Amino acid sequence: MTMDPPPRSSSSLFDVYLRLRPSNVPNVRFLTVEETEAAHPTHITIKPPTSDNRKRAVERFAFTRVFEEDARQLELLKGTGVVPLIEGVLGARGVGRDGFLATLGVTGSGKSHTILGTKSQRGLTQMAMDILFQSTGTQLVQSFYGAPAFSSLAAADASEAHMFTATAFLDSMYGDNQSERFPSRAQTPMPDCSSFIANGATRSKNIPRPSTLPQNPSVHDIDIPCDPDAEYAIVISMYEVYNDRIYDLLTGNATKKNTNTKRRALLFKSTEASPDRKVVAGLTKIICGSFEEALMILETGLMERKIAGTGSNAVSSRSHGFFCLEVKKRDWERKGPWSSSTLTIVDLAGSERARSAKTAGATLAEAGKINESLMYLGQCMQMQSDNQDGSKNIVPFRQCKLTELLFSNSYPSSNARHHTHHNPQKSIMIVTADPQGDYNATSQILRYSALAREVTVPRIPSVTSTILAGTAFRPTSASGRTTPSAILEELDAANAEIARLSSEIEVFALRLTEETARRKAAEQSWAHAEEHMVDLEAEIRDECFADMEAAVVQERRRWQSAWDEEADNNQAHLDSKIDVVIKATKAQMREQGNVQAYEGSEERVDELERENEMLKARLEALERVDQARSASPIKKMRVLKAKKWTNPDPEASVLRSGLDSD
Ligand SMILES: Nc1ncnc2c1ncn2[C@@H]1O[C@H](COP(=O)(O)OP(=O)(O)OP(=O)(O)O)[C@@H](O)[C@H]1O
Repeated sequence: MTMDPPPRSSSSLFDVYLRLRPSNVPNVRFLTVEETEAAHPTHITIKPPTSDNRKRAVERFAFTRVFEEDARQLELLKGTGVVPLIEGVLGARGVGRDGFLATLGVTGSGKSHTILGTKSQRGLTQMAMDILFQSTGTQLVQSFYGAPAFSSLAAADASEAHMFTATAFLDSMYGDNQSERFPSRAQTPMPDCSSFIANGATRSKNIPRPSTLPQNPSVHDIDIPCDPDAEYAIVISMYEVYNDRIYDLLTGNATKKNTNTKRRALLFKSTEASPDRKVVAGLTKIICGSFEEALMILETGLMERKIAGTGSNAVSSRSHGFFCLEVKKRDWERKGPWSSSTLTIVDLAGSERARSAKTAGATLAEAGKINESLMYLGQCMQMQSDNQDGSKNIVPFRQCKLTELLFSNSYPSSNARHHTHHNPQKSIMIVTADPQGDYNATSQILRYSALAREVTVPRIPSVTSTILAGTAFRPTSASGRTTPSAILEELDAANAEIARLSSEIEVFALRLTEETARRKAAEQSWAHAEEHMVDLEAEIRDECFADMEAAVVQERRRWQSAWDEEADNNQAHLDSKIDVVIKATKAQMREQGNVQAYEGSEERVDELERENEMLKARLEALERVDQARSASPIKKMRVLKAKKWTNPDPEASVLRSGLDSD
């Protein structure tokens, strides 16, 4: 039986390694590493640890390499291709290439141990950082604020990042010139670090001290060549995917007393400066000038990462942690544009079965989201490994943030117009497993992560031969009829057939179980997609409503201004008509010659006012006369009587007397 790990095809994204962890529970071991003539083992078999004899299917898996329980951290660094990954990022010969390193496994299987190490042992992250700083050495730019490279680095960043130097960031977070504690280049403070400033009471308590962090294993013997004509800058950023949202891990929350402040989720998107590649936009990025600075930044970010205890593992990672070591490079002399390659190291949250993890409430919801994202990751990886035989299945990586972050930049951008050259990313996945842990959870992870898989059922020894082996009975042939030996042969053949069929049934049963699990996963993802669609629909409705409202307001404004304009036009039209009428009337009057035409309206106004004044004066005079007459009733009576007597037409008489008094 041969089942070699398939060579890494161009469509394959990952080299997949398996690391076994030493067990501290004396359970039955269900996993066996196959012995090999080659330098390193590559195959394992797993067998269900059950007393039920009907379940005998053995699954065999192939990996790029298997590391057994006694493998040390340094062996893992050197044996998994992390060093070539760093070499690619440094780009000694031209353009660098992005590198990706992740750990995957059941909760408690040793992912964080591998990636981040322990109190006494460094993990792959610290070792990779040490190698990066050691290799760039004197070619590293100065990292203080105001250093010549700072503004060009900040300007060249395509991810709308908030960029700071490690000295300024650490001093504002922890105070007391923390950066002076270790070799650094300058302590020029940066003006705008106020958002990181911690509450004084908590400052010194949380200070990570590089000297207390593990120094082993040492990587001083690993020397990676750099581009001799380049100057380098190392920029660190950290984020986590928690409940399918991306959160910055360098916001300064690690030292703030009140850590309940609502965190702002970041977007994974194309930006103006990066139209062909999606980036996590708006991250805090720190330019580090030394390994010690980088260690302090890493510890600060880790403090921020959400950790919650669960039944499965006392300090279980409840989020997928991303640590990005960005290596920026430009021509030393010409100081041309910066190019950038990133080594992304991911500590995936552990898959677990909620029942066994004794989780509850929010933690149970977290576990649901973690399992869901890992299920999608499994689907993508499976599709990826199915594609190795040349099929062109579409990898469904847009189902959740985790797979989007891991896969979307591995495929050519659909935005061909802006496509710029990027070397394909090189990726390493380290699967961790406890050979005496949870069989079901481990086998599930191995099934979708292994490079190749085979299922066999060991043959049952023939029942009759077993029985007959212990007897002295020998069949004889006396008559021409069926002899006992012929019957026994037939029986043997029948038993062999039964054994073959039951093996097949078992393999089919296993496949059925897997297919059922896949169907359930697909149904779950369908339901999730439906929910997502409902949310999307609501969002689109809201957006449409807002757009509609804005359009109505705009239309109303437009209508109002049209209305006003129309009214103005009408008024102007009316005015011009009146002018025409006035002019026509004046002309007519001039022709008739009986009315004096006034050319200027002011003259006319003056004349009317004068006439008005004159009439007013006449009216006042009449009133005075009237008052004087009414003041003497006797005189009035006499006048009236006289008038009555002398003039039979009293009205004409009153009028004449009024005019006479004028
Ligand atoms: N190879 C190993 N050698 C010795 N101890 C190990 C090894 N792998 C893991 N351990 C120990 O097992 C415990 C759990 O490991 P770790 O926290 O790395 O698990 P994990 O897979 O990251 O879990 P989770 O997903 O819940 O975060 C730790 O105490 C760790 O030190």
